[in-house]
Amino acid sequence: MANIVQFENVGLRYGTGPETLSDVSFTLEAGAFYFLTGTSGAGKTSLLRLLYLAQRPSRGIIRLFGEDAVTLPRRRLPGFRRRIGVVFQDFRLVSHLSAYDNIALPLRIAGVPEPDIDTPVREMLAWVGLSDRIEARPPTLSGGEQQRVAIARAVIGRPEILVADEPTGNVDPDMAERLLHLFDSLNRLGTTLVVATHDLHLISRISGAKMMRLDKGRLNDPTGALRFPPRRDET
Ligand SMILES: Nc1ncnc2c1ncn2[C@@H]1O[C@H](COP(=O)(O)OP(=O)(O)OP(=O)(O)O)[C@@H](O)[C@H]1O
Repeated sequence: MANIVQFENVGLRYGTGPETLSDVSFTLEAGAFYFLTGTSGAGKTSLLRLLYLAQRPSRGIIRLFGEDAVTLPRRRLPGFRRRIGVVFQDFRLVSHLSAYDNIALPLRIAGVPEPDIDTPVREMLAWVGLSDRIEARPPTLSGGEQQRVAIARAVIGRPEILVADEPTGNVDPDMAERLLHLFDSLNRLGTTLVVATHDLHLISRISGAKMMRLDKGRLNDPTGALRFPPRRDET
């Protein structure tokens, strides 16, 4: 399968401080499932922000979908970002909008006509098990329910890559299992998954997933295995 993401000697420095990420090089294969681990402050969120184009690197090469993402003209950013769904660590739901309207938001922003929005939003709500909470606003939802709205919002535009930052950080083990099941089912449909987590149990539950470990801003990849991850059916 083709490489969907390529980082080459990427460095990231905030302001005049030391480098947060140094010489980060890896490739991600389309359709694979990756976990990103590392201690707190190792740079996981920073790496994900580079990946979903919220941040430009200080140096190095980033190629996304076969194109140079670092020099991408500003006008092309929205089109690229639509191909990447993001589940943020803190959900970032719009608190005055219902679950339904939060999930519909990406389609509305993309200019999808209103009659074409209802069916996919209801399908998403059913998929994440929230059909009975359509009108609920985020502050009235539990952490796990908010997380599921955030996942539905991230995937409703059928992104090629789904990035999730500590998606199980605020939920109990049963909910973590359920969220993982959603990610796994998406991956089986062909979406490339990149999930940052501290949860080693979670990692062990996805057979064939690849692990990337950050240590003080450097990617620990002594075997080079990340460059050639086996396909799911080879593991
Ligand atoms: N916007 C910023 N400005 C300055 N420094 C930052 C910024 N964002 C992150 N950092 C610093 O970069 C380092 C890595 O942070 P990052 O959030 O990427 O780590 P992390 O591995 O995701 O941590 P955690 O597991 O605690 O979420 C930290 O030292 C952090 O203080």
